[in-house]
Amino acid sequence: MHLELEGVSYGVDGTRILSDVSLAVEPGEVVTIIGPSGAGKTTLLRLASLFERPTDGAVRSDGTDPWSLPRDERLTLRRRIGVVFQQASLFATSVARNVDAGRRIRRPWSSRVRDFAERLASRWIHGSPTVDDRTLEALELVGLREEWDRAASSLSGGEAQRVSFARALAPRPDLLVLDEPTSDLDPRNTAILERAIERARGHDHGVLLATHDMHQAERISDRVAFLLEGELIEVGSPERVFDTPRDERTARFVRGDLLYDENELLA
Ligand SMILES: Nc1ncnc2c1ncn2[C@@H]1O[C@H](COP(=O)(O)OP(=O)(O)OP(=O)(O)O)[C@@H](O)[C@H]1O
Repeated sequence: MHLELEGVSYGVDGTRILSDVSLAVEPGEVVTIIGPSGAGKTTLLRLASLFERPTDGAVRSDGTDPWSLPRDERLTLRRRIGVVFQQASLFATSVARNVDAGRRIRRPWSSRVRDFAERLASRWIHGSPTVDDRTLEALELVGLREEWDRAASSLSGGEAQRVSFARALAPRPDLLVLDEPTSDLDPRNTAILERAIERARGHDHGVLLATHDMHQAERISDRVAFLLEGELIEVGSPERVFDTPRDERTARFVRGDLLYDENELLA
């Protein structure tokens, strides 16, 4: 899927959160949004994953404006996007059922009913729950294959975050949208998720993510976009943006200088 934001602005109750943002994500490309807290990163991701409609400008998915389509066609497009937002919200069931949920939602009702019947039958025959290969494969990618039968409520914060990631990966979406996917993870688990992102990219999925971790942005991105107060200040390769930023505000952000003092930044 080729996703493009074209001159997108977004406001709530008269307050502008994003102004004239243009950004594209190609298949097989990792684009990372960096910027101080409150810059509008999550809002941008919500627009890219078709949860919010731009106030101005357009979002295009393979050239089509999803907001010009009937609701079910837009939902079909949205299902091609795997989303992980900051708070991992898992259902009170097993790890595997949580990962399955990401795939079930993308299938018609008839197939979901058949699935349910098969699961019941299998439980009756084998006397224990079963799990399918696609679910195990997604769990393997986040290093939780062995935990498939555990109750999601017993997971640590970091494990829950990895299960959310597996849930987004399991349907093999065309585009992954990730909001600080490794914020609760230790270095080892961060590496596991970064490898999974790398694999998704290798399968020609586009990845759009927001992170506060500059080293991560440097490691995994094809392009980095610096967002400040709802405006995209510059976009380029990580080397370009981090080593030779074109805008003084980017340079100051990258150096870690007084990022949160708006007057200082805008002076
Ligand atoms: N629904 C809303 N109503 C009013 N203001 C909102 C709404 N959503 C976001 N905002 C405001 O818009 C600004 C951008 O928020 P957003 O969550 O997109 O920033 P962010 O860059 O993701 O921040 P962080 O890095 O802290 O997660 C903030 O000032 C926020 O308070």
